[in-house]
Amino acid sequence: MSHSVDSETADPVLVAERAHLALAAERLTEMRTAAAAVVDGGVDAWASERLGAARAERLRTLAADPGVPPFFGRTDTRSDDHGAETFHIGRRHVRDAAGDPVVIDWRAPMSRPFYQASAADPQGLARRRRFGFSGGELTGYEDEVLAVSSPAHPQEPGSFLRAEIERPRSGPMRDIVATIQPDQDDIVRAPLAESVCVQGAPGTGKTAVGLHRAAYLLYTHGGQLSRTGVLVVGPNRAFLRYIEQVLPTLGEVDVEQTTVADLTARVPVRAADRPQVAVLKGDARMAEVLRRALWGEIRKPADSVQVPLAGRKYRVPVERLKRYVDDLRRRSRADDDQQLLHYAAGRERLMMLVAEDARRQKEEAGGSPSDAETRRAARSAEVRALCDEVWPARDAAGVLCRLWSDPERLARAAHGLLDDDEQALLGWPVPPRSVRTAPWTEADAVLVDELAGLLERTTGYGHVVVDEAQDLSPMQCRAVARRLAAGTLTVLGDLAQATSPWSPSDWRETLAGLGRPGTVVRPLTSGYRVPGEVLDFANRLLPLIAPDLPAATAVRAEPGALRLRPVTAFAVPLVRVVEDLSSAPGSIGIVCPDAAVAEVAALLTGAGLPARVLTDDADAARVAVVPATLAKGLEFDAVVVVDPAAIVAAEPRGLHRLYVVLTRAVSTLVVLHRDDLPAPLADHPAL
Ligand SMILES: Nc1ncnc2c1ncn2[C@@H]1O[C@H](COP(=O)(O)OP(=O)(O)OP(=O)(O)O)[C@@H](O)[C@H]1O
Repeated sequence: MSHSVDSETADPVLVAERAHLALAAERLTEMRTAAAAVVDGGVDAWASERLGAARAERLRTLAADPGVPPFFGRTDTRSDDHGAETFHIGRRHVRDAAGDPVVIDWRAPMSRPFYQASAADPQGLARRRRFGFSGGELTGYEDEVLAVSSPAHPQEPGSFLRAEIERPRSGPMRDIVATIQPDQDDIVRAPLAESVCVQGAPGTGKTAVGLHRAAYLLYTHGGQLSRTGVLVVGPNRAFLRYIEQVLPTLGEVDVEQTTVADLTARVPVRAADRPQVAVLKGDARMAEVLRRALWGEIRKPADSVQVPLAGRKYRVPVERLKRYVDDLRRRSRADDDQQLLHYAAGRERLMMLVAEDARRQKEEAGGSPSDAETRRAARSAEVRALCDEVWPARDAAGVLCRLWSDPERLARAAHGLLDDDEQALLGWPVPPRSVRTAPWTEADAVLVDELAGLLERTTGYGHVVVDEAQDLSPMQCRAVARRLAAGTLTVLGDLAQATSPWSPSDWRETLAGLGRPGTVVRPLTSGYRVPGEVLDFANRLLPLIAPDLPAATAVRAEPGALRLRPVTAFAVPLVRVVEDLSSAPGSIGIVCPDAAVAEVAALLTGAGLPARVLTDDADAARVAVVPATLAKGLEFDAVVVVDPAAIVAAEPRGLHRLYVVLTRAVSTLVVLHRDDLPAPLADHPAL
C-alpha cells in the first residue's frame, strides 16, 4: 500500500483531477437546469401533479451544496480484457451529455469496492484514491495501491480518515460518506429485508452508520420506501438537532426524524413520575393491563334489539347479539398487529353484524334489501344505541384517565398481573377535572399511545432506525414496533451506555419488544471518535458496568489527550481550563451533574466566556454547558467533565452515565475531580 499526499498545483494528477471536478460541477449545474425545465404539463391534472412532484424530487436530490464537492474518491480497476476503468465516487450520480457516468453515487453497487477493497482482497481494484478539499478546492489526494501481493497493512487509519475525524466540530454532525470503513459498510448495505442490531462501543459510528443505512436503503429501494417511508427515532430533541442535517446532506430530505416522546405525544405531558412509578408504567405487563382495560369496556348485551330495515323492524335476539360480541372480542388477542381486531373496527363490525342479521331475516321472508339499506340499518339509532351500551366508542386518553381515576377499575384490569403494592403506585389520588388537564407524564403518554394502537391500527413505516435503543422501556419498544408494520429495523445502541431503569443486559429482550426477536446483533469495536488514551481510561469501567462486552479499540492515539486534574474547588480551575481550551478551534462541552448546570454556566459567563447551557430545546453553542443526562450521543472536540463523583452519585446507573460522559471527546478530555474517582479509574497513571 502506498500513500502520497500532494498539494502541488503543477502535479499532473491534481491538474487532471481538478479538470474532472470542474466537468462534474458543470454537468451537475446542467442536470439541475434540465430538471427545472421539465414541463410539468401532463395529460391530465393527476399526471401533471405527479410530474411536478417528480421534478421537485429530482431537483431536491440534485440540490448540491456548493461547498460539497461532487466527488470524494476514485477507483481504478485492474487492467483486464476491457482495459482498466476509472470511476469517481460522490454523493450522487453525475452524467455527461451522452449519459455516461462522470461521478458514481456512493450507494451504487459499483462503488462498493471503494469501501471494501483491501490489499488482502482488492476486489478488482488496482488503486483507490481519496481526495482532500479545502473550501471546495481540490487540494490533495491519497493513493492506495491494492495489489494481491501487498502485505496486509496494519490497522492504521489513513491520513484522510484521521483528518476527517479530527476536523474541528462547529455545529451539527457531518456525514462520513468519504471514509465509511469496511465493517461499517457491511451494515450500511445489509439487505432491506434484514433487521440489524448494532452493538457498538462509544464513537464506533453507530449513529453515522444508521443514517447512512437509511440513505442507502432509500437509494436502493426508493420506490418501495418512498411509499412506506423511513423513520429515524432518537433519544431526545438535542440529539435530533445534532444529527438531523446528515440525511439532507446525503440528498435524503423525506426521512422523518423524531423522538419516542414526540412519537407518542397524544396528551400534554405536565408531570413527572417518581422513578419506581415510571419503571412500572414502562413494564411489559402494562400492555395486558391496558388491553383488558379497553376491552373491559365491553358489556354483555342485556336485551334484544329491533333493527329498522327497508321499512320494517327485525328483532335480533339477545343470544345472537352475545355470540357476535363474543366472537369479535376473541379477536382482541393477536401477537401480530396485522391480525388484530382493533377496538374501533370491532364496534363498526358489530353494527354491521347486527344489520346483516336483520338482512338475512328479511331475505328469508322473501325480501332482497340492498347493501345501501343494510348499511343504513347499521347506522340506525337503534343499532347505535345498542353499541353505545355494549361496545361504547372510546378514545385512548379517556380510557387511561378512567383507569388512573378508579382503583376498582384498575384492580380488575391488573388482576393477576400487578400485585397490590404495584397497583397502589399507579393512578391519581384525586381524579382530574378533565382529560386534558390531567397530570400526564411521559410514561403515561406511551401508555395512551399503546391504547391508541389497540383502538386503531397505527400507520407503519417500511424501515425504522432506532438509536440509543438500550434505554427504551418495554412499552416504548412496543410504541416503536407499532410504527414498523411489515418493515424492518436498524437498532443502534450500546449496553454499556444503558442508563434507564429498564436497561437490559443483553439485546434479546429489547429486540423481542421491538417485534423482531430473531435480529442478528452485529458488533462495532473500532472507536473513531475517542483517542486511545481516553477510551482506555473509560474502558476501565467496563468490568463493572458491562462485563460481557468487548472493549472497543481506538483507531487513533493522541498522547496528552487525557488530563486528570484533582482540585480542591472547581471554580478557578474550571475557568482556566475553559479559557485555555477556547484558544483552539472546535467545540467545547463542559459536562457536569444536572444539578450543577446553572452554577457552572453562571461561573463561566461571569468570567466572560461565551458559554451557553445545552437544553432539549436549544442548539449547542461552541462552548456548551451540558447536563450529564443530555450528553449521550453528542460529541465535542474538547470535553471537560466536572465532578465525576457527583455524576455517579446522581442516579442508580451513575457509573454507566460516567462512561457516557467520558467518551464524548474527539481530541481532549479534562476531568476535574474533587472527590476520589471511582475505583477502577483512581489508580490511572495519569493521576
Ligand atoms: N468511518 C468514519 N469516518 C470518519 N468519521 C467517522 C467514521 N465513523 C465514525 N466517525 C465519526 O466518529 C464520531 C462518532 O460517530 P457516532 O456518533 O456515529 O458514534 P456512535 O457509535 O453513535 O457513538 P455513541 O455511542 O458514543 O453515541 C462521529 O464524529 C463520526 O463522524
